[in-house]
Amino acid sequence: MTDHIRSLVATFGDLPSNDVPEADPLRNPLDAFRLDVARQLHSSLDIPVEKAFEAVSTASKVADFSVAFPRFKLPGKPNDVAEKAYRDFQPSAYIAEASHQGAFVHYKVNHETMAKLTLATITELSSRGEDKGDAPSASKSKGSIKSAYGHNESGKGQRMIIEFSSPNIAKPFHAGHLRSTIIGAFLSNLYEANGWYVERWNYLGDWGKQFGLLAVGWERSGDEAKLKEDPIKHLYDVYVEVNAAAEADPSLHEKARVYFKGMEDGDESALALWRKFRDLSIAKYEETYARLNIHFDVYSGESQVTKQSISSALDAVRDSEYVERAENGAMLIDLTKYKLEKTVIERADGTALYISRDLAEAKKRWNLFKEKYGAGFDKMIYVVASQQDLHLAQFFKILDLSGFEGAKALQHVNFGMVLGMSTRKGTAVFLDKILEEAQETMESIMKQNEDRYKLIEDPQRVAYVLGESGVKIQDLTGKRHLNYEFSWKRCLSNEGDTGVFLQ
Ligand SMILES: NC(=[NH2+])NCCC[C@H](N)C(=O)O
Repeated sequence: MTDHIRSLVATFGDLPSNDVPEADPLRNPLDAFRLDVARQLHSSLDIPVEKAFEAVSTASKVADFSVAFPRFKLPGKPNDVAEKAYRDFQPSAYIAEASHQGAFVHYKVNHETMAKLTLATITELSSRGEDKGDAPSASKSKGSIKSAYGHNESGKGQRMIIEFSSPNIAKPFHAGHLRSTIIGAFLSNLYEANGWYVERWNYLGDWGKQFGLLAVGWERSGDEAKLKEDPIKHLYDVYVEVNAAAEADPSLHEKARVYFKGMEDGDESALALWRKFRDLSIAKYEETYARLNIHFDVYSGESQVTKQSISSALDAVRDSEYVERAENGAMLIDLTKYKLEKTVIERADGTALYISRDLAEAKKRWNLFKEKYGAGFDKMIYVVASQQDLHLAQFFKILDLSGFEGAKALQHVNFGMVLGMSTRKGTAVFLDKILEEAQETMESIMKQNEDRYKLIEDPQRVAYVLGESGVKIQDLTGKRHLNYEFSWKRCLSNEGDTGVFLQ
């Protein structure tokens, strides 16, 4: 199978791969380059190849690889050892040059060899994966990488849920949702490429008093045609209108309360309207996610958490030593011992809260996996903005204190804020508008060179792909936990570490 790569590698020079069990140059081209460095260190300093291989770091800031010599604990000063390794270095088909700096030697790869080997490996492994039909788990999901290149089976047999994006119906899809979407999709692909079974869940903000208000607003300014055309935008407009109106006329809030009560009590006509809003919004979201090559396996949401499941989740902590009753009858849990403050988990009137829904939903997902696969998930990741750090830490802790078996499998992946993201025309952000704007702006940049523009076969498609990549890559470039300033210029520039440059 890999004969082709084997003989290609041989034309560049033999590698001591048998001495390093974890190196796999026939699947991972980078290993071939690290092995060459290891081979050279072995002959210069007589270090075992395996140890030398481990020391070749790919996290170098100044070159492709760096080796820190103090770690070998060889006789003599590390600087002198490094210098000897540097002096003995011979440029090869793999490593083009080396430089010496204190106790370090830095190495740069031969780009031609890197390109040849990488492309050959991709071709080889993908054709192999396809004709045996065994590209790990890629077949299952629409959006994932078809080739077996970059896949391994280290996570085989492990199952996870990853919850991400999770926008709120009738409110804008803000930059935080975009970031959650991008990071969540990235992590899903990564786990899948490592052999995990991954379910992508979207937990919509689709329940609560605001849906009562939305229904009141719908009576005032709802428009069927507009709803069909762009449900997310129209529901938002209706919501903004009714909120403003309710400022002046508080009786609208009372109406909203009554309406939502009807929904909670299962009044079918109230639910029918809500269901229509939800279904149309999901359909529109799916379209937009598809533009980003992202799909979800499950659209859950706050509405999908039943009253019974909430009360049984609360029953599990009711008698705990951490629980307190407020004067008005609300139930609180005191997590100050864990530096997680106190929080209300049940209102005085018994109605559910964001946190109690999360408690019940986590258990529901666990039980669902048990039913389907005979065991709960091995991991469940929540990709949610750092503003909700406390919330997530609280509900994880409550689940843990209540003896929930899955508590250890929960993980919060947080992220900093995206500042200043807006379309050029307005302030409210809609994901589809951002993507359209990325495409349009990209196309106008392309048009600046008319002769070249004419040569492109499908310029709109190209602008679309470049725009999308720009948005995604700008997001992934910054450190995850830091805030960053959204910039159209950086997003669509073809210089530096940008999506356009990458494409
Ligand atoms: N399980 C969760 N609480 N996930 C996060 C949901 C995010 C929420 N819909 C928001 O927009 O703020």
